[in-house]
Amino acid sequence: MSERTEQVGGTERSRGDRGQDDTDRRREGRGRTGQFGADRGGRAAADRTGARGGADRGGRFGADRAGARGGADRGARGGGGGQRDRDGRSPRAGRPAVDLPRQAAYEAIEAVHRDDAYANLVLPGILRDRRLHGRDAAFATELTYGTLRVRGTLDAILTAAAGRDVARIDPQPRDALRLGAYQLLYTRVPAHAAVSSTVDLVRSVAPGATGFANAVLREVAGKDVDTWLTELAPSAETDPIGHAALTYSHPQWIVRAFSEALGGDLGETTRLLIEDNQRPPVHLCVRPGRADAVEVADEVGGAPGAFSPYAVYLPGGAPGELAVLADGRAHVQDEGSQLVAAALTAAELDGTDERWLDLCAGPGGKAGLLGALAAQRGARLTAVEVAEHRANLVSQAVRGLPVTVLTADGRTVGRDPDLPEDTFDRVLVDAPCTGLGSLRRRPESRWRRQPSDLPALTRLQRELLGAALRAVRPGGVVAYVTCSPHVVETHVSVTEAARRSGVPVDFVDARPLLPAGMPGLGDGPTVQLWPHRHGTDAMFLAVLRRG
Ligand SMILES: C[S@@+](CC[C@H](N)C(=O)[O-])C[C@H]1O[C@@H](n2cnc3c(N)ncnc32)[C@H](O)[C@@H]1O
Repeated sequence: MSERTEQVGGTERSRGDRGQDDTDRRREGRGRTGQFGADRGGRAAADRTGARGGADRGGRFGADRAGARGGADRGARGGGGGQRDRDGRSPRAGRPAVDLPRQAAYEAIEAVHRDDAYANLVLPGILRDRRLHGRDAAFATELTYGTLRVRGTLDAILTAAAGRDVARIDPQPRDALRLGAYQLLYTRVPAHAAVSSTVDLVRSVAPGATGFANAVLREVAGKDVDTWLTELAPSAETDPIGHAALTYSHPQWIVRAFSEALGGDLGETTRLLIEDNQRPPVHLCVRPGRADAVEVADEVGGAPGAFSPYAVYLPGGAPGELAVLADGRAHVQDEGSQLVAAALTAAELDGTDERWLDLCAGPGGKAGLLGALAAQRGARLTAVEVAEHRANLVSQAVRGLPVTVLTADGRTVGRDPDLPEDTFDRVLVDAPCTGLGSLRRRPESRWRRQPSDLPALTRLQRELLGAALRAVRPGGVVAYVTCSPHVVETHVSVTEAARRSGVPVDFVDARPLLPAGMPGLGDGPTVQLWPHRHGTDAMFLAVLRRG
């Protein structure tokens, strides 16, 4: 039975999905306590690790003892007040000080690993709580994102340096070690500062592990990252996937999937992996009918996008409190997402062009653009989202636009009176997927996703596309979109869903639906965008016309 929507206090809400909401709330850091250094359940376990670690390491490296003493000295000398500067401070006795940016980064990394939080959602709250701005906020962000992105490589190096599998180190010292190793290997932070600040951090979260941490970090600092990789990475000749995976810090199954989607071209796969490790620029989508991208680019000191007529590239990393966002002239959205949403509206139609449907709308980025285009063309969009709190985000995103938001399961087409069959002129299925196409933006996701996620996701993708093919009228068009280039989620899902639908459909060549002159779009009829080719997320687009 379909999950019908009901009006609660003027907001559309649905029954069900409370469990998912709770999980999402945790991941987004809502309700996060944000305590740092306060007693947590892990303290005793971390102490045990520290004792074990200290004993393991103490006898093996001469430097360990000096390092451990150094840490203890700092602790004993500390009597000064409050926080000190980033790289040289002495803590108050019995309560080691850790500089705020590193503290914030540690807290975010810990939340990601302990609570399954999303770094991009949890970090802003931590920065706010700690009143970090400007360079300190940028440093905390770089440490958080960088450490999470290259976690696989850091773990391999830490395993070698510690002489034990990193999985056997307790979570708190392990995250602190990752943060310290990242600074040592991937930043220009001086080694002594990276080591001492990390030891201070470990003393704060797992006091018994300071000697162990000190010893491991000194071992890590003994070689640069290239030397470590030469020692640890499999040979590029005999195991190119394993080599690329360790060198560019991606799980092997993802490297394999990218390579397959790129036709087995390992050179291009490598360029993609390198791009995935960069911090992407923030893109704005300037809403058609409300403002012009060139004018907004001037206003925000950015640049108009290379491809989407609505895109503006922001300078710097964060949109902050831009007027253009606050007053609804634009929203934050990757240029690739803009292109695939706009492509749906560019396909030619015979007959009516009034009823548009977005079957997977939350949090509302594409619905915002489609709603603005619908307003210009006298059409109306129905935006469907199954998760209640994401449907509320859609409602906020489409305020003032001709959009009806339904909290419902998109698969209920034909059973839900608001989602009739054979009706809509244009339908978007922006399907739930692994998100492998936006690893740049979600630094932790490459380590969280598993191949075992694929069967449930692809089943859902096929069911949603099947529902879209029932919802569209004969002659109407359906755009199937994923933010993943994995062929199982793209070509296989589309062809399977089309085959099983029982509805006559033809592929429309999607390339002419994108701006003229866009390079690297392949042979059609589907389109795969790429970070390293187009500077966008790796969005996949297939357009189907119902016969
Ligand atoms: C890739 S996201 C969509 C992103 C969105 N189009 C945008 O541009 O902001 C997929 C969305 O589909 C929703 N979803 C998952 N299963 C669904 C279902 N059966 N019916 C409707 N929405 C569903 C998810 O909650 C998620 O919000």
